[in-house]
Amino acid sequence: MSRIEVRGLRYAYRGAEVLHGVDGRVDAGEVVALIGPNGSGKSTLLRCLAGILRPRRGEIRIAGEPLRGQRQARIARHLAYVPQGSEAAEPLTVLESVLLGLGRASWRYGPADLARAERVLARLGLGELAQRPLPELSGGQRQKAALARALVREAPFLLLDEPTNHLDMRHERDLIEILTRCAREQGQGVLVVLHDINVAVQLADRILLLRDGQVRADGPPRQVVTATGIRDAYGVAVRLVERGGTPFVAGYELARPGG
Ligand SMILES: Nc1ncnc2c1ncn2[C@@H]1O[C@H](COP(=O)(O)OP(=O)(O)OP(=O)(O)O)[C@@H](O)[C@H]1O
Repeated sequence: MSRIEVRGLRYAYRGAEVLHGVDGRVDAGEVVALIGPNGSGKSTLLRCLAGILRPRRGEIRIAGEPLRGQRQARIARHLAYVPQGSEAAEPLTVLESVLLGLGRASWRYGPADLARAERVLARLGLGELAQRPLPELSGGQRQKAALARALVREAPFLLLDEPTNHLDMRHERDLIEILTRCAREQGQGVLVVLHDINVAVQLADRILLLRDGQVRADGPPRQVVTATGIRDAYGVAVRLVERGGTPFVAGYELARPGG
């Protein structure tokens, strides 16, 4: 089966280790949410998987092949990576930016390329914005444009770092639906960094909880999202409610001044 597999991954920035032996996997056709407190190593893990950072130890395999030593162009055939803050506004139209996502060596695009880009834009509800320059878009629209640029590649795996950052509730819901379809209909494996646990439980087949550079939990949402698990990882006492077997965070306890 096509999957991304990680074993014993260690990564250090200038000698300071921030990933301390991470194990995990993402299978084709599943959505895995990567959650964890600020600074726990989520983005670092994604950058290692995307081949941008070279881990000091451990192994990453994509579809059985070790990632180490592979050229970026070859890695890009396996996966599309959308970094945090990648909605930065380049002087391109939305359509040009999406075409760029196809990774062609030149700016020559055929009718099939255009049709593919337009299909993705329509899927994301960006059709009307195709000719608009990126700098003129809102933060949320730019975020969706960055996603369109990744989706157009139709790579087997998608790595998305906080793609819901600027999205309002409707666009957040749309994103959940789009990524679910990527997994169910296109068979893509999706690894998505999220801060909102309620988005994670609605979207993910599995949740990987990282804390201090180590995997603290890996399993279906109902197994990972427990009051104890969240308190241990985030140091916050949460109230959970259950709907249809899925746990949702209903709020957290606040320290009351003088209370
Ligand atoms: N370029 C860098 N140089 C040095 N240290 C870094 C660098 N990038 C990240 N770090 C450190 O590595 C650790 C993990 O950071 P990382 O960005 O992977 O965490 P994260 O879980 O994605 O955080 P957040 O939720 O805040 O985005 C942090 O302690 C961070 O300060």
